[in-house]
Amino acid sequence: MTVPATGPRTASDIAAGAGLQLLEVTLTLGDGDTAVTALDQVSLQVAPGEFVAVVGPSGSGKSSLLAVAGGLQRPTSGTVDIAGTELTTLSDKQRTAARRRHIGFVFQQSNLLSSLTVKEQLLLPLHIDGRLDATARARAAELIEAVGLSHRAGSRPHQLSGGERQRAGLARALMTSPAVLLVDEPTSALDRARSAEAVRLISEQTHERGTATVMVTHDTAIMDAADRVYEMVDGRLS
Ligand SMILES: Nc1ncnc2c1ncn2[C@@H]1O[C@H](COP(=O)(O)OP(=O)(O)OP(=O)(O)O)[C@@H](O)[C@H]1O
Repeated sequence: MTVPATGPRTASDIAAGAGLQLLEVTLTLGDGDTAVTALDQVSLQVAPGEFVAVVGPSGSGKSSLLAVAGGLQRPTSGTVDIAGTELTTLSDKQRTAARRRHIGFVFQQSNLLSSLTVKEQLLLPLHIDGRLDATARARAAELIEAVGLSHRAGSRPHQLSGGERQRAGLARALMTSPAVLLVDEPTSALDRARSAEAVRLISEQTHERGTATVMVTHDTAIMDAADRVYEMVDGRLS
């Protein structure tokens, strides 16, 4: 497989604090009697090229962890550092810009737009930004090939299997060469063999492209593919 235009991240990126760092992050949701500590003093460091899995039951705080790590939600306390940028010090507008630049999300339901082909899904953000050039088209083709969907590049989501939709979602998330890749339960819509395949692909792409990847799941069977595995219970990571 070819190395992408941006290449894997280097030792100097790592020294510069690339990757993802959460330090003593607490997130309280709701207030008064109904307040819930969704994240309780969570610290987590993920280096470029490292694949971390977080396993926990429903309601343990996994989605909250991704929301905070991805700059979608501001923590109540603690810090979130992405590729050397401290998200909690940014304005909402700056945080959105940092998110678009540095973070790739792979959602549980692949969140593909029904009217667009696989290739168009990847190109849309660049089209909106007015940056749709030959380099972008070549990168989209390379990523579609990397996830094994070249023969489906012109297909729309309803023409794809669940596994193919997941792979299209992964390729789309990698389009911006994100420093951090956040993956929510990639296996829920898939059978065992396809789950293992989806996770293997995420692991492979993490190592090849140097993303700092966090995958949350309740499926303990897929943990073997991860470089490190944490357990989340009641908002605490161990
Ligand atoms: N907006 C909210 N207000 C109050 N409590 C909330 C809110 N959103 C989530 N919670 C609570 O925060 C805790 C963590 O929820 P979270 O969605 O992060 O868990 P999860 O591990 O992702 O669960 P699942 O696997 O079911 O998606 C749960 O107790 C949940 O009920």
